[in-house]
Amino acid sequence: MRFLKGHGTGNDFVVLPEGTPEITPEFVAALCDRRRGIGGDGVLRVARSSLSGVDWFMDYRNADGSLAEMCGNGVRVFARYLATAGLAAGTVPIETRAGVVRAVIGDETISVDMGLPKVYGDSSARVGGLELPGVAVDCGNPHLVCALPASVPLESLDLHVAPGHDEEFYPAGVNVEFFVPVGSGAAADGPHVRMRVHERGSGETLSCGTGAVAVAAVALAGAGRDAGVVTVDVPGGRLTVTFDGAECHLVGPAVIVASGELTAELSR
Ligand SMILES: N[C@H](CCC[C@H](N)C(=O)O)C(=O)O
Repeated sequence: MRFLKGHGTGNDFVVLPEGTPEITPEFVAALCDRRRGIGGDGVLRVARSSLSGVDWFMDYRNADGSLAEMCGNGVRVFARYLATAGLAAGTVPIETRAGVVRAVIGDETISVDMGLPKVYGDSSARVGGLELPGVAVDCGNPHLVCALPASVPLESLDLHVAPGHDEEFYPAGVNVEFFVPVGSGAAADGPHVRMRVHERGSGETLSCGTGAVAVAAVALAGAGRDAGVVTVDVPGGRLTVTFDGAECHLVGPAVIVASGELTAELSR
């Protein structure tokens, strides 16, 4: 079975090209295992969409094999694969479990209209004995965004363990982001922030696209704005999230770094 490997700001994925049959959670977990498998934060299976006017469906799975509705870095890597395989160019609609998004494929970066994130309540995360207040944000998948107080350095958080969260409020689990301002936190066209993330189903990752959108929405509201450009620095690089009132676009790099063949050992 053929596979490719790609990443967007260090959020890495195993790509299974079109024609790959349905996959099981166990197979996904074996693929994502960083010692026994290929290694990845998730798997992107390229499937055909049944929607009119849409050719492709992104079958995204977290590293533990669980399903997630949307993956912002993943959909850029998915679009980059389509472009390198000669299956798409320019703007391509992609069906996801959270709806259809449009990716605009550039040489260096890819821009995706993510739909407007929805803030839907308050909750909190527990990390290393701290209870940190956060904001619930729906990006097609669930997020909890915590603005860290100045007394808690971003690097001090131990994210090897999943932050505690309100399991009644988040019955399907949650991606938890922690962010701080960069410098004054305000650039001319909008906030500049730095974040870390613990992802549902994958653990701490170097980047999370939907997480960056969720953090950007909270940072923009905190700046008293409903439109602007939010610069989000993640451990794996830099993402930009633009809001124009009606739309939200996630912009960032996406590269395919390798391709190969799985042996029978892993394809079991
Ligand atoms: N890394 C992905 C997020 C995956 C979200 C997944 N962990 C979930 O369960 O929702 C991104 O770039 O948006």
